[in-house]
Amino acid sequence: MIEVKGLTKSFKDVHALKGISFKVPKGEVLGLLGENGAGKTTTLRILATMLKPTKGTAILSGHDILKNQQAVRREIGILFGGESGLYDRLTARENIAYYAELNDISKEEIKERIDYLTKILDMEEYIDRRVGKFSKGMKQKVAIARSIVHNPPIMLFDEPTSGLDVTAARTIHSFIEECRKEGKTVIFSSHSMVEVEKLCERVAIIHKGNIIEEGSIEELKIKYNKNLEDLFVELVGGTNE
Ligand SMILES: Nc1ncnc2c1ncn2[C@@H]1O[C@H](COP(=O)(O)OP(=O)(O)OP(=O)(O)O)[C@@H](O)[C@H]1O
Repeated sequence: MIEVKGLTKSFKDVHALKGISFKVPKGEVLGLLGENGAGKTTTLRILATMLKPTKGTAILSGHDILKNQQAVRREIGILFGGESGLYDRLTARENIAYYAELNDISKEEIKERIDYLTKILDMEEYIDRRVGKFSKGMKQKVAIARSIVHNPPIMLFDEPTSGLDVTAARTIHSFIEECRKEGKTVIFSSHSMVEVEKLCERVAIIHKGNIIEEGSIEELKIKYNKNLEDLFVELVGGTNE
């Protein structure tokens, strides 16, 4: 369960978040939909304890992001788009193990988890090679493995398919689907309606630092009598002055 309570974030005079609140029940995949600069990354970085809010807080699996960062970190897996943040000079295995060690997992457990993840992500061929020369898709798989090595109940995805080709994007989609089947609580940010419709039941639409609409995709389509893309454009359009 994720409970976001009045999160505000200002960077000097830029008001990135203006007091957003929402809940994601256990086992749900919520799509956080918004244009460039709407506040998606800021929201997810705050939930991941990488950034402090100006005001407000969030509770993840009962832990407050302000009071118990270490406990929050153990509960979450993070997969952010763009740079994978892997160490080029380490092998794939070492990259994953390093992250697992930061999460206080025992050596035996790390070995077991990495063997398992190598198998399910089909990385046997390159798990012991340095990641420096890996393709984007290979790096993405290592990043996936790293994000779930500690088997967290909550996953945060920030535009995880940005810059990936169709095949690599599909790997990510199946991974998110897998997380859903396993009953993980997921927030997935995107500006792609197609992705969001494919993967989420419910969406929250964020615009200029406010949540302007929230609900199941089916409910929203009925309410606005439009498809997701058209209702999104209606909601965020016309307020761009
Ligand atoms: N470190 C920072 N310093 C100053 N302003 C920032 C910083 N990080 C984000 N912002 C600003 O906060 C606002 C929200 O940015 P954010 O990255 O959260 O949007 P986003 O919805 O993730 O956009 P995108 O889809 O382009 O990634 C933007 O106006 C952005 O310029």
